[in-house]
Amino acid sequence: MLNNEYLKRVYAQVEQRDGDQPEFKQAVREVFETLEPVIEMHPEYEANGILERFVEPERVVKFRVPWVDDSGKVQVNRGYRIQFNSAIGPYKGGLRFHPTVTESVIKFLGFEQILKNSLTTLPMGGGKGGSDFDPKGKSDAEVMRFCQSFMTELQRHIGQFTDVPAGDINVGGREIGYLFGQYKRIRDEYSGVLTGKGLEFGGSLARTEATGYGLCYYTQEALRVLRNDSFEGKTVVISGSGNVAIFATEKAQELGAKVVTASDSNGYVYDPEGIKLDIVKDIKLGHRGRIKEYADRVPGAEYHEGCAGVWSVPCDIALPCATQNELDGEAAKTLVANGCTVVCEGANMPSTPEAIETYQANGVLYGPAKAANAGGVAVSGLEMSQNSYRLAWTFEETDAKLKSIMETIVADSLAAAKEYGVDGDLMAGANIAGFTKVANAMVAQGVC
Ligand SMILES: NC(=O)C1=CN([C@@H]2O[C@H](COP(=O)(O)OP(=O)(O)OC[C@H]3O[C@@H](n4cnc5c(N)ncnc54)[C@H](O)[C@@H]3O)[C@@H](O)[C@H]2O)C=CC1
Ligand SMILES: O=C(O)CCC(=O)C(=O)O
Repeated sequence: MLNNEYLKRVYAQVEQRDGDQPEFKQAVREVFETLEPVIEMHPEYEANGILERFVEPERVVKFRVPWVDDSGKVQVNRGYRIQFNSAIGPYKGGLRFHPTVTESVIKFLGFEQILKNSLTTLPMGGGKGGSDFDPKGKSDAEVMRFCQSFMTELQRHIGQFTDVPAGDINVGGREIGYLFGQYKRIRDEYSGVLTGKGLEFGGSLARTEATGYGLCYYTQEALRVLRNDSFEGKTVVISGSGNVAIFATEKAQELGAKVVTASDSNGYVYDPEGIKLDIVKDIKLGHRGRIKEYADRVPGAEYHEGCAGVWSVPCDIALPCATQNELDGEAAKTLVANGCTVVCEGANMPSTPEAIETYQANGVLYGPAKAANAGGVAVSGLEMSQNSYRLAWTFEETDAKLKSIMETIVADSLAAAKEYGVDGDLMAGANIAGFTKVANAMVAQGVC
C-alpha cells in the first residue's frame, strides 16, 4: 500500500507513462512500498525531485540487430541498452538474450540494478541491456555473427568509464568473448569494457561462481544473524540449471545442505539422494542439453514436465535461480505448507507480489534478489578494479572479498531496517540502504 502523497504521485506518473510495462511497474511498486519512512524523514528528496528522476532512465537505447543465419537468410532482432542511473558510478549491468526480452523487462532489470549495485558498496551505477534473440538451437557461428552485429551498434554507447555490460540469461563466456572481440576490433582499444571475460583476456577468477556462491554466503549470514542457524543438514530446492543455479547448488552442498532439484524452462528433476552436480554441469555446460537427461542418467531421479512444479517439492530452504515471476502466490503457499522457512532469490524478481505477501504473513526469512544475488555484479566490480590495476587476484582473494561484501549487505540491510523502524525486514532494509546512497548522491550532484 502506498500512503505517502509524494510516493503515490510519482507512482501514478509511472502508471500513466509506462502503463504498458508490467514488469517495470511491479519492480517500482515493490520498492516504493518500502520507502515511506525514508521519504518522510528526508523532505530534501521531494524538494530535489529524486523519485521522479529515479524512475526515469537517463537514456534508453533501442536498435536494430541484423545478422545472417547459416542458411544465408537475413534475420533481424531488437537490441536494448538502458542506462538508468549514473549517480554513484558508470552504468553497470548484464545483457540478456531471450525471446521474452522487451523494454519493460530490461527496464525492470536496470531499475533493480541501481539499488543492487549501490548495496555492493562499490562505485557502480545501474544499467541493463539485451535482445529478443534466442540462442537456443543456433550454431556457434550464428551466435558469433549476432554478437558482432549487436556490438557494432552497442560500442557507440559503452566504455570502461561510461557503461560496462556483462552477462545475464543466455549470455555467458562464449557470448562475452565474441562481444569483446568485436569491441576491440572496432574501437582499437583494450580495456575493461565488459566483465565476465575469459581468464586469458582480463576476466576475474570467481566471477563465474560469484552469483551462486554469493547467494549462499548471503543466505548463510542471514540465517546466522536472524536465526542462529545455517545450511548444515537442510533440504534445499533450487530452480534453474544455468550459471546461478549451478554454483548455488555447489556452494549449498559445500555448506552441508542437500539440494534435491534442478529445472529448466521445460520441467524439473527431483533427486531424493541429492543432485549430482557433475552430471548437471555436463548436461548444461558440456553440451547445452535439457535437464530431462538427468533423470535418464541417474537411477532414482524423477523428471516432471512443467517448471513451476519444482515448488511442490518439500524443503527447508528455497532458492529461485531461473527467471522473473517464476514463483507465484500459490507456489509460495505450497512451499510454506511443506515446511519451507527460508526463500532467498538468485534470479531477479522471481517472486510475484502475492508470493512476497505469503512469505511475510508466515514469517519466512526472505532475502530479496537485489541483495541476495548481488555477488555477481560485486565480482564484476572487482574485475573492473583488477583491469584498472592491470593485475589479477587469486581465486581465494576474490572469493574472500565476495563473502565479505555479501555479509556487509546483510548487515547494512538490517541496520537500515532498524533505523527506519522495520527491524528485521531484509527486503525493506535492502531497498532503503540501496536507495538512500543513490538519492544522497543525486541531491549532491544537483538536477541532472
Ligand atoms: N549471471 C549472473 O551473474 C546473474 C544472474 N542473475 C539472474 O539469475 C537468473 C538466472 O540467470 P543465469 O543463471 O545467469 O542464466 P543462464 O542463462 O545461465 O540460466 C538460466 C536458467 O534458467 C532456466 N530458465 C529460463 N526460463 C525458465 C523458466 N521459465 N522456468 C524455469 N527455468 C527457466 C534456463 O533453462 C536456465 O537453466 C536470471 O534471473 C538472471 O537475471 C542475477 C544476478 C547475476
Ligand atoms: O555483472 C554484472 O555486471 C551484472 C550482473 C547482472 O546482470 C545482475 O546482477 O543482474
